[in-house]
Amino acid sequence: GYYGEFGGAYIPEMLYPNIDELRSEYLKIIGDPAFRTEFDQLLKDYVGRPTPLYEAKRLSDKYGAQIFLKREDLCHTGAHKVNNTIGQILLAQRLGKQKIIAETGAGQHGVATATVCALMGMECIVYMGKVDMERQRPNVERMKILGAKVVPATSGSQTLKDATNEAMRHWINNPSDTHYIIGSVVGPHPYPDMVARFQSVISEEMRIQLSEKTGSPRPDYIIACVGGGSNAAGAFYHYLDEPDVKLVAVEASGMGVSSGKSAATTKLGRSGVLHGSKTLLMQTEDGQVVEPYSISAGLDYPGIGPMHAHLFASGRGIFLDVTDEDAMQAGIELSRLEGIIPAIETAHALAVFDRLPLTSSDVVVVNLSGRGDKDLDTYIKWGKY
Ligand SMILES: CC/C=C(/N=C/c1c(COP(=O)(O)O)cnc(C)c1O)C(=O)O
Repeated sequence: GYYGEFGGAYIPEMLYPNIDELRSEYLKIIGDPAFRTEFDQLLKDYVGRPTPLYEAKRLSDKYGAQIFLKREDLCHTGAHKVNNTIGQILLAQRLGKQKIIAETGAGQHGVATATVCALMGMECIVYMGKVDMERQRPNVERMKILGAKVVPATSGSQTLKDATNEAMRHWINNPSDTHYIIGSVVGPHPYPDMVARFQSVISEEMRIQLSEKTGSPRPDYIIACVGGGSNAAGAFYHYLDEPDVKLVAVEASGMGVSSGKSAATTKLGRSGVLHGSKTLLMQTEDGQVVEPYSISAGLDYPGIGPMHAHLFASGRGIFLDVTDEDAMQAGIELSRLEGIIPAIETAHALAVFDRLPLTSSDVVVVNLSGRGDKDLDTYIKWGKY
């Protein structure tokens, strides 16, 4: 379970039985034809896949390239997160688990988890930082309407990292009947690989759609925002070994990389262990986690998935970072040019076109990870529109 020097499973001994069971079972379960049939059927009939690959003509005209948007915002629940929660709830059933826990920051993963728990009639507890509960209020209420219990995480910065800590603590105390649905390509092996595999349906569809629309399955650039990195992992997955396809990962620099209020992990972080995985994380001299900051809850995370730490360290990925201000401007620009209000996380990926050497023949795919409904309060507070 390694990506170069990154990955692995650095976990408390009490979690070992659960992680060991997952590690030894997950590939068998995911590879079982009956699992595949049920997974594909739910993605089609319940999530609404395949999601469109939409050619954004006015955005393309503005930036002088052929820009396509992979519409994960049109998945049921409004973001890519449900691709992963469908996979993990089917897996949890096959492991005989009755209860589900999850962490959430933007609330999209929390809603996606509450959704599949309602679908399957399973108990659902979601841990969410108190700060995030305020800035993603609509998703808190959606989780409750869907029947989940939302537990405020009040430790640390009361954001995603703290929700993850508290969900892990719950799991340690309830190992046998509970499955922890981690919402990104983070955590101990096999989670980063498992989540990437579930999200890889994104690039599986992209290959087919690009062939139909451009005559080639390969774009010149794929751009995706990165919090833990699951939407990027899904968009990059079937192109990792195609060096002609440039993989652009966009992190949140918040108030600026050197402002002290940032979440640009590949710039500010260094190697360490976070949430059970060896990766890059923002830490003090003595290895304590540095509080991150981003206007977007889903990117407000001091770490990054080990896959992306490796893409960064190996030079395979192009890692850019975008401030709050530039992200918000890009969100408004997409709304005005294409009539799509994106999630603020997604808006970060839409703010880098003029930082790439694009030519008119370049084919660019932006992974539109989520819709902006959950962020209306933040757009309103920001107000520059
Ligand atoms: C799992 C914690 C992250 C959450 N969301 C992250 C997120 C992200 C960043 O997460 P990754 O794709 O895993 O990097 C991008 N786009 C949208 C719409 C998001 O909601 C959440 O709780 O909903």
